[in-house]
Amino acid sequence: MSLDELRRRIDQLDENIVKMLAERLSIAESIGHEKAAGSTPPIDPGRERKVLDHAISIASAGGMTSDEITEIYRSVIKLARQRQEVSVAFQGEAGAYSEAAALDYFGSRSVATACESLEDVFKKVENGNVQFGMIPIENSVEGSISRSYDLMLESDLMVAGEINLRVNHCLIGNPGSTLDGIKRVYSHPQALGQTGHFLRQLHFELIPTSDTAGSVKLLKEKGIMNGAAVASERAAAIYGMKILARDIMDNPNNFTRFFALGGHDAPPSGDDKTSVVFAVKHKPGALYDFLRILAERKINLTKIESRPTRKKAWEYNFYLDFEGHRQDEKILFALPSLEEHTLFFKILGSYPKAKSEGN
Ligand SMILES: O=C(O)C(=O)C[C@]1(C(=O)O)C=C[C@@H](O)C=C1
Repeated sequence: MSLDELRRRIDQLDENIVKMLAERLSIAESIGHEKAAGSTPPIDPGRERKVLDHAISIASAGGMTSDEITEIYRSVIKLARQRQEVSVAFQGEAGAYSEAAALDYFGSRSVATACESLEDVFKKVENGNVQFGMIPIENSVEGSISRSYDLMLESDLMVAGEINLRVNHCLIGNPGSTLDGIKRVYSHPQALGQTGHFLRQLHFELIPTSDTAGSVKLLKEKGIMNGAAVASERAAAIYGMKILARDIMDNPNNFTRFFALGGHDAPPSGDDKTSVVFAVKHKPGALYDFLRILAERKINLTKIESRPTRKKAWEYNFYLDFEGHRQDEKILFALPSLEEHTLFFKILGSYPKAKSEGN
């Protein structure tokens, strides 16, 4: 076949592919309406796994690799998710990193509601005002967000998903301001911490606030010309502000991990994690005994974190993430023995592992 003929063939195929993709997306939209009517969670990782496996099995017969079809289907499913409207609450103002995480995870069609505090995010989901809450859990440079952990302990909400987001901080000021004229910098303490080197070099006075994008909004509303905020490029665009410096993080590999919280956790997807919180008896080897069960059963621990119980001084709760779903046989059989070694034990949820270290 000549080049022209081959290209004509591609054009014909594309016509069919596009028509079929459009039809597939519109079916996903109808499924979204059905789910909303029945209060079913929009994202179904188990079904997504089956869809992908099905596509892989057909593709290999047609001479396509599993990697090739997986790349295409990840995009198709992501777009299908975006056709299904989800309501999600986040802490901060429009332009916050949590909002970006929510839109990335649930799709740009989802309705993201800004909340003043993390407590409000929990309340909105608990009261049924929104389907999900997107909360930051830990940052790869500054560590855990302790308030999120403390709130999860008290709440009945469950972890239904996780997403890692690359954090690219900018220094943002009012239009007309210059870097030389900046005296004070406003932002969330985590963001000030992640850009400490840059900020100290320029001898700015640091003003901690409750969120990054809210600081940009404050500068705008008050017309502050000698102040700047550490926030995302998106926050600068939303409020029509000027970027004075880009990529000001101490460590360019700056990621934040977020949890999507809902009324229940996610069904098994085949590649999951489980988060639990527990306390052990005050006796030698108590934590070791607990961890030994995981080691013996070859359950891979991905994170451990301790927080004061705040009931008694120097007593701690442990937060643990491990690979596997609580319904997977290996985990299901380990749970009673794990629980036996604790004073209290709570499953925060099982959810599909984030697809990447950060987007
Ligand atoms: O089957 C569904 O429940 C759908 O919503 C469709 C679909 C898909 O595109 O295949 C999209 C999102 C869900 O997470 C699972 C699958």
